Amino acid sequence: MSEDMVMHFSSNSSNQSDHSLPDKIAKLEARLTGKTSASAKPPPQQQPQQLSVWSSSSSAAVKVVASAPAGLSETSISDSDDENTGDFLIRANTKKRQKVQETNNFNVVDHAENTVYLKPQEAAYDGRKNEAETKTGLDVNKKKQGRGRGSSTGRGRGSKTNNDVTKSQVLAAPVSAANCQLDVSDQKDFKPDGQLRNGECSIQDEQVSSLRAKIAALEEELCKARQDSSEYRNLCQKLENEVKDLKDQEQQRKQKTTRVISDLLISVSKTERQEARTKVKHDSLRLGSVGVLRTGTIIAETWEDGQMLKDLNAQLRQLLETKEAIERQRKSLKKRQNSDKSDGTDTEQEEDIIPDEIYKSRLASIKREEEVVLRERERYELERGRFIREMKRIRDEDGSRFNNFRVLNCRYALLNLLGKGGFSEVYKAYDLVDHRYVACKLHGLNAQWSEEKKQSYIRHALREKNIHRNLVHNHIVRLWDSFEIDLNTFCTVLEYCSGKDLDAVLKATNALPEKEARIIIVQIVQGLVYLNKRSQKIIHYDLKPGNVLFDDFGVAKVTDFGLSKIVDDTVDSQGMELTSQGAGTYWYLPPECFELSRTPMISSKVDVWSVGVLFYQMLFGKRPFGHDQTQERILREDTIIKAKKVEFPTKPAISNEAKDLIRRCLTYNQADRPDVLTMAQDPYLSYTKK
Ligand SMILES: Nc1ncnc2c1ncn2[C@@H]1O[C@H](COP(=O)(O)OP(=O)(O)OP(=O)(O)O)[C@@H](O)[C@H]1O
Repeated sequence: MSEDMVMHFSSNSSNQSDHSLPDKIAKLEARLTGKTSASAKPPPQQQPQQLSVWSSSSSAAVKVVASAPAGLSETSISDSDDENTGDFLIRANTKKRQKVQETNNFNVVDHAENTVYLKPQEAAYDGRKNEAETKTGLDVNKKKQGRGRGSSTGRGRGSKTNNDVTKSQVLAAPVSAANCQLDVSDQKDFKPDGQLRNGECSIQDEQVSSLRAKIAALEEELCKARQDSSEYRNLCQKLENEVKDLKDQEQQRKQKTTRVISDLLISVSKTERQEARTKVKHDSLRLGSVGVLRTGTIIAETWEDGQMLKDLNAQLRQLLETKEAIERQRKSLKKRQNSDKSDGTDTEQEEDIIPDEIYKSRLASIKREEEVVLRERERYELERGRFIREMKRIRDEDGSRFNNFRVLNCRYALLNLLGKGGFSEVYKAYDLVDHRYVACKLHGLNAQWSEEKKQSYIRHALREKNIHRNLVHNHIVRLWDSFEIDLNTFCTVLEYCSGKDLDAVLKATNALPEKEARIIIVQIVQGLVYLNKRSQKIIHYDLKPGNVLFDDFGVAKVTDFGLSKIVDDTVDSQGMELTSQGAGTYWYLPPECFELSRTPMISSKVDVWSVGVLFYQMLFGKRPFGHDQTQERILREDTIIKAKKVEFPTKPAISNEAKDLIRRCLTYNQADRPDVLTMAQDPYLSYTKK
């Protein structure tokens, strides 16, 4: 700003001048030429003394302003420029010139040049410094006073604000510069005394008035800027308050929304629970119920068949009785025909043929009816399976300590129980942050367990979590989150799969058409390929129908990494040691897992075997080895160790390609069995073979 002002200093001297300025100039001219104007007052006596104080300063104008009493505005500065001021300025400059000529011209020039380019603050300080230097030898009190007035703090007189300080500083620099420049030009272009004074005076007046105008404009700008800034500050404050209010409102809205969503979900879940129980109650008449059988002190649960089965069995009995009666009739007819033949009275052949045809036709229709009833009974059995599963779920839900719609981790609103596994309960839940359904798997440690067993379970569960959380694939159930609930329970949050699991599907339909079974296997294999293409390969080790879930759209996803093994980089083609032998579901594990003579070596080929069993079960509605056997019997009878060759039922008919794939997967010898990546290249799985 100071540079700017200096630039304008010499060029802009006429605009916005003081109204009394022409008048003053006229007076000054009159005085300089000796014609004292009638209205002009003689200079006061003390002025020369004052001038002697200020004249040596290169910033006389600064003194005028800076020493103005605190609180004086621009108007006060103007007021101080009375009629005497012109005279005072002339004298001051004259004195100054004399002083400069007496002393070193170069000093002044240097000073002027330096001052011109100083910042306002520096200029103000410079002005004060020069003043102080010049005043050396003068009255100490005066010197102090001068400095006090010039000081930006304005402590001497009342409280001058910082703004005032700035004003003084802004004013100081250009004026100092102006004076200095004037001094320099004075020395360079020396002119006859009267002419010089006259010219100087008018130039200075013009400069002063121009400067004043500039100052006034600047102050006005400053004032406006201050006003603007305070308005902006107020506006900012207002906006900040508004933002805060909005945030608060948003927070409240969120809380309210969350509450409303939770309430709605809870009421829907309650209704679902109610409906589920009513349906079970209703169906139990038709499908059966669990009764209690007491034998001495032992109480055992027994299954009591429902009315539907009783009716179907009654129908079958009825049909059987009718069939037997007809058979009896037919027999007696035949007997009579034979005795007639032996008597030689076999004359009415036609009469005997017709009743026999009637009996035969009736028997055929009874057979059809029987088939219908048998199909009904099969349906009943599947329905009963679902019903028992649902009854068990309801019972588990009623017995669960998490059945009271808790919100876990301030985020997951537990709804209804989906099912209970060996050591865990899985709840359908709603994620109140990401707004989606999830499955919360609650892993509980049994208080009765030994410390060792608890530790082992925790290790196992943590391993599962660590393996699972990094898996991101369309055919692998996502693990979103995990956290501790209390000392004995923790939760893993899984992608919610709204469809049934494959176990439930197979229980409901027994066998699947090859087309459907094929696409499910393809998806499982894709998930396995992902596990085997990672830098850390993973063996799932527990592939079974219960661990294949379906989402809304029927996409199959592999879950449950509780028994999974991470394959070490150092593991060769022989595979890695199986350290947790005995775990897993035996129908789905290959022969090498039952090796007792040495520690089994396993690889991804374990999962390939399981894929073969799964595919077989989907196609034929039963497992290839030990289908009707219990886990314990499979172990006892070495069922899988003896599973050297797979046999296919004649029905349903399936393609040779499907059979070939199953045979390859169920290759007894581990070394000859393909691994996951090799199996995945089978043309049947990549749909390159129809
Ligand atoms: N992500 C999920 N989405 C929907 N349902 C699920 C999910 N995970 C598990 N379930 C259901 O919850 C029930 C219990 O599952 P869980 O995995 O605990 O038991 P499991 O596999 O039957 O037993 P275990 O793990 O002891 O072998 C099953 O019926 C399963 O279908």
